[in-house]
Amino acid sequence: MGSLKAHKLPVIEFTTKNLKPGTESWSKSYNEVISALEEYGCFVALYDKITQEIHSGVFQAMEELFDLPTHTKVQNKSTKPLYGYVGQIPIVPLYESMGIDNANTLEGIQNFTKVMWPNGNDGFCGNLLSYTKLAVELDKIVVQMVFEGYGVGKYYESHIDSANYLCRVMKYREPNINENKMGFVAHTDKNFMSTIHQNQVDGLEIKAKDGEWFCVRELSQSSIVVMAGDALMAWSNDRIKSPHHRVTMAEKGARYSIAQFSFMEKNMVQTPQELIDDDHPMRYKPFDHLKYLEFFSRKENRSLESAIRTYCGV
Ligand SMILES: O=C(O)CCC(=O)C(=O)O
Ligand SMILES: [Fe+2]
Repeated sequence: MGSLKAHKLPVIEFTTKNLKPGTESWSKSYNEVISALEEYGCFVALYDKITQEIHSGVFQAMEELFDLPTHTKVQNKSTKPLYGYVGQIPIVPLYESMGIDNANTLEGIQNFTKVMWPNGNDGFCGNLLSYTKLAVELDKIVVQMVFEGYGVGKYYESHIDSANYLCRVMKYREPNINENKMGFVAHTDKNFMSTIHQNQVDGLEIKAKDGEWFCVRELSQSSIVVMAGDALMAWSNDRIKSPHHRVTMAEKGARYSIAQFSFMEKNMVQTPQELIDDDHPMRYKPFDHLKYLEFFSRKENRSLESAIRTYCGV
């Protein structure tokens, strides 16, 4: 009987030791990052700056937030497509989430907090911000490694200058007996890169290249799953594929997770010339990232096999 490969996401350490651009350990890390992204579209980063205190603080803040009445939570709205409250949806009854634009800045968090707690909530702001700032920091390090690893580091600054971060805080309640365990449907992320951090309840599942689904386990309090979105897939000219993933609630207790998604809001997303050659002909036209999100947000485009290929594939 043929045995299936047991999949496990690569774990890559990000500590003060290996984070100096130009050093040998930096280039060793970017090679690991690129091979993990090319193999799975994601990996587990062990980021030692996420301490036990930061980890507990962020999930304590999220419990307080989700305990607010629904009529308050639905006030989380945005002019940008898919940036606001999501919940009470019959096909994903376990799932509820809110979007916080610019959550890695005090102003972004305060704008959101004012809507949820008109008299303010400094504890919530502080707890969330200590996590979101670090996750964005990690996102930028990984993006720099990807750019340098592909030999196009010269585009990194303008890329980062164009980036905006949407944070989504999520709660998946435990299913009742006999209720379906599906927490969130299979999808690819529409942004450039995502960072995902969870409480102690596992549930994130990834589809490997061979079609097998596997659950991401053994995450520590300093673990962040770093995942490629459709925009990175297009930018890399399909070297990196945005992985299909979903959430299944097979464990006891509620799962809380916090994700940050980077969107290129100033410049068009464009594959560097250096990544286009005879072996890798151009596969995607340059595109406006928020317009792509708007395209995906329309009902008729929600179930496309690959929204990004339909939108700007060559
Ligand atoms: O909760 C998670 O771990 C994943 C959430 C997710 O895939 C998303 O929000 O795009
Ligand atoms: Fe996702």
